[in-house]
Amino acid sequence: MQDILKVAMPKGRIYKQASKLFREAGLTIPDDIDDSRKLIISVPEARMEFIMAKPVDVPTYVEYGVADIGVVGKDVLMEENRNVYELLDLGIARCRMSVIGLPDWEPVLNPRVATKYPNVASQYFRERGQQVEVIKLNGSIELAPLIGLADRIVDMVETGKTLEENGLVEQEQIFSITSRLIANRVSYRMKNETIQALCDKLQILIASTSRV
Ligand SMILES: Nc1ncnc2c1ncn2[C@@H]1O[C@H](COP(=O)(O)OP(=O)(O)OP(=O)(O)O)[C@@H](O)[C@H]1O
Ligand SMILES: O=P(O)(O)OC[C@H]1O[C@H](OP(=O)(O)OP(=O)(O)O)[C@H](O)[C@@H]1O
Repeated sequence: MQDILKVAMPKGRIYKQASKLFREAGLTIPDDIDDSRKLIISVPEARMEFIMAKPVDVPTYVEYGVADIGVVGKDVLMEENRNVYELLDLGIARCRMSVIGLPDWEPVLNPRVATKYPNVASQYFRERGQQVEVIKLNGSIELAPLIGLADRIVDMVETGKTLEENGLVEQEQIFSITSRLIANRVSYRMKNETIQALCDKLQILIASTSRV
C-alpha cells in the first residue's frame, strides 16, 4: 500500500505553476482545487494531501514534518534556512534577487537597506565588508527608496516592470531564483519510495521541457 504524501503547496503566484507541473507529471490534482478556499485538500486517488500554505511558511511545515514535502522559492529557502532536504529544482517561478536603488544613488556611510529578506541582505553586505542598517518590510519594497525610508533595497526582479514604473534600477544581482521541491528529513527516509517516484516523474518532465 502506497503512503499518503502530505504536500505543502504555496498559495499565491507559485501555486498555479506548481499544480500545472504536478498534473503534467501525471498526478491527479482536480482543477477545482485551484480556486478553492479550502486549506487542506485531500486527493485520495493520487494518495496525496495538499496543505495550502503561505509561501514563507512552507519550509516550517516541512521541517516540523506536518508536511512530507513542499514547493518553495529559493529566496524563501535562503532566508529561512530550515533543516530540510532540497530535492529538485522545479524550474518554475523564475526571477532573481537583486540590490536596487535610484539611478542617482551614491554610496553613503552605513546606508539603510529595506527588504523582505533581512538574513539574505545582511549576509550579502557582510560578505562584502559593507556595514548597512537592514529594515524589514513585508511588501511594496520599492516604495522605500522613493519615499526616503532606505537608500537601497534587496528584492526580487522578474520582468523589471515594477522597477521601470517606479524609476528604479537594478544595481547588483545576488542570485537567481526558481522554486524547489523540499522534503522533511524523516519523511524522506520513511516514505522514500513514494517521494522518489514523484521526484523521478518530475525530473523526467523537467528535463524534457528544459525548465532548469
Ligand atoms: N515577480 C515574481 N516573479 C516570479 N516569481 C516570483 C516573483 N515574486 C515572487 N516570486 C516567487 O514566488 C514566491 C511566492 O511569491 P508570492 O508573491 O506568491 O509570495 P508572498 O508575497 O510571500 O505571498 P503572499 O502574497 O501570500 O504574502 C516567492 O517566494 C518567489 O520565489
Ligand atoms: O520584475 P517584476 O515582474 O515587476 O516583479 C517584481 C515584483 O514582484 C514581487 O512583488 P509582489 O508582486 O510579490 O508584491 P509585493 O510588493 O507585495 O511583494 C517583487 O517583490 C517585485 O516587487
